[in-house]
Amino acid sequence: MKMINQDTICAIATAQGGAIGIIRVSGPRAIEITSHLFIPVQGKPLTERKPYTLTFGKILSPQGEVIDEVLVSLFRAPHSYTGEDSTEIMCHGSSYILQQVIQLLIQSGCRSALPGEYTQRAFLNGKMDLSQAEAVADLIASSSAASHRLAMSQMRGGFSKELAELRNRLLHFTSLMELELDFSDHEELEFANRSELNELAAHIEQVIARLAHSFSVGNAIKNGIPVAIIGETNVGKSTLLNALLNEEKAIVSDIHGTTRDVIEDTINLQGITFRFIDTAGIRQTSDTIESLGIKRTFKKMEQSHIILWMIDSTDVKGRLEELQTEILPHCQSKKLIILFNKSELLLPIQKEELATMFANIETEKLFISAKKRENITTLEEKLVQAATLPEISLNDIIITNARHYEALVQALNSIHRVQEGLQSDLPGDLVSEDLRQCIFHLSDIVGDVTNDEVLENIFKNFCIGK
Ligand SMILES: Nc1nc2c(c(=O)[nH]1)N(C=O)[C@@H](CNc1ccc(C(=O)N[C@@H](CCC(=O)O)C(=O)O)cc1)CN2
Ligand SMILES: Nc1nc2c(ncn2[C@@H]2O[C@H](COP(=O)(O)OP(=O)(O)OP(=O)(O)O)[C@@H](O)[C@H]2O)c(=O)[nH]1
Ligand SMILES: [K+]
Ligand SMILES: [Mg+2]
Repeated sequence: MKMINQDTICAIATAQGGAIGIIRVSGPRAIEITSHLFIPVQGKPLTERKPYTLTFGKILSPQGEVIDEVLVSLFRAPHSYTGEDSTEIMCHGSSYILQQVIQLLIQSGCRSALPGEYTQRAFLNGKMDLSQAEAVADLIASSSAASHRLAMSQMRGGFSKELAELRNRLLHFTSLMELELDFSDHEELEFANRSELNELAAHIEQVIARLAHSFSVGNAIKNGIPVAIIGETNVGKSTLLNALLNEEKAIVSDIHGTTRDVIEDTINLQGITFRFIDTAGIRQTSDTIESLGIKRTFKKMEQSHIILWMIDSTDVKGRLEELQTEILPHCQSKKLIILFNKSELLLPIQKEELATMFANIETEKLFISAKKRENITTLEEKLVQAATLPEISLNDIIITNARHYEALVQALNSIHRVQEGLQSDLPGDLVSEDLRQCIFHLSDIVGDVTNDEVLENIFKNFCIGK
């Protein structure tokens, strides 16, 4: 086993306030350094003990003062979480004690671990691939049965197995291509004909496409069901966001074009997480920043499962046309709810007129007042009804990670180029190049081809001690 990291690292692995606090030590000198401050109550020193044992003893300061009575567990490389020699010191859960022990470890030659460094070492030492390491962070963050299930399956290598299979298929494909290149003057040879390659490419395309598409569901489970709040400027989108979140998250004003960038936050309704997305109001504008915001509005609309299209009930001229030409075409396979806002300003007869005007549009409609918080509870109920996520079973591979999604989209583009190349009888070596690209992007997911910068980005979001 290659040992890339020579430093021995330490960190508190437990949250503050518990009865017990655990310090993790990992690296080539982990056992020796721990043994330096730890005296077993009886028997051999730690350095001479067997792995997977627990030893009771005390932590002593250099002055001989007892800092704590502790249990120490012992792991020997490669049989530990990181694949390195490791110990865990289980102290009484006082942050004073834990800090003291950390300081003693540092004085004896450890350094403080960076966020995610244990898991990063587990990855570098071949204990898991990158998609499994990323799932560890998801597992810690998981807050529902569904997100827990997805993270657990990914951590246990479900996705890795699927990718390995895909790569095997691609390698099979390349070898067929190469055979075809080698025997290009023998057209009667059957094993590498174009139709066989076409079939294989179609199959691979299908698998990659399925995985990439699963991100829509995976992302909704992990980050909340995306709900975009869309409409012209000043209809009250930001007011509604604040009402739903119960917080002054977005700036509200009577100035048109107040919201220029996308604002998002989540709430939980009856156990379902929704991610509300307040967008820049749609209008014709010559302001470049604002028009960038409006572009993002349409992009967010694409990515959302539920669209709340909002109008100002006191200003409905042209809205029906807008709905039919600009909104409905973007709402296929999405749930649309039409919100007539500022409805507290309408007389009952005006409400009836408005309802009649939109009577032919077959979607959910609701009169609300975002400002007076009228009918917000009814809206929440409608949201819960609209929130359908497919039941996922243990064997479903579902992408929850944006990095994996990007890589799959790239892989999908490559395989599409392969298919086009086959169709237009491109020379085999050119098609092979696209195949190699496809393999490259899939390798990116499991971390076979990854560079330091990518790793740093992934692990910096972990907690310290993980
Ligand atoms: N105290 C403690 N609890 C913990 C962890 C830990 O590091 N320490 N974990 C950390 O996240 C998780 C458990 N994960 C672990 C994964 C592998 C090994 C390990 O020793 N693996 C060896 C031996 C496996 C075997 O017996 O077959 C190996 O991979 O060779 C330990 C913990 C959750 N609970
Ligand atoms: N009477 C009434 N006024 C409202 C209601 N909801 C919002 N407003 C007012 O409408 C104005 C615009 O509200 P915003 O929430 O900023 O509207 P917006 O759609 O986010 O606007 P942009 O970000 O500019 O696109 C503010 O003055 C709000 O107080 C409502 O239900 N009734
Ligand atoms: K506004
Ligand atoms: Mg706004």
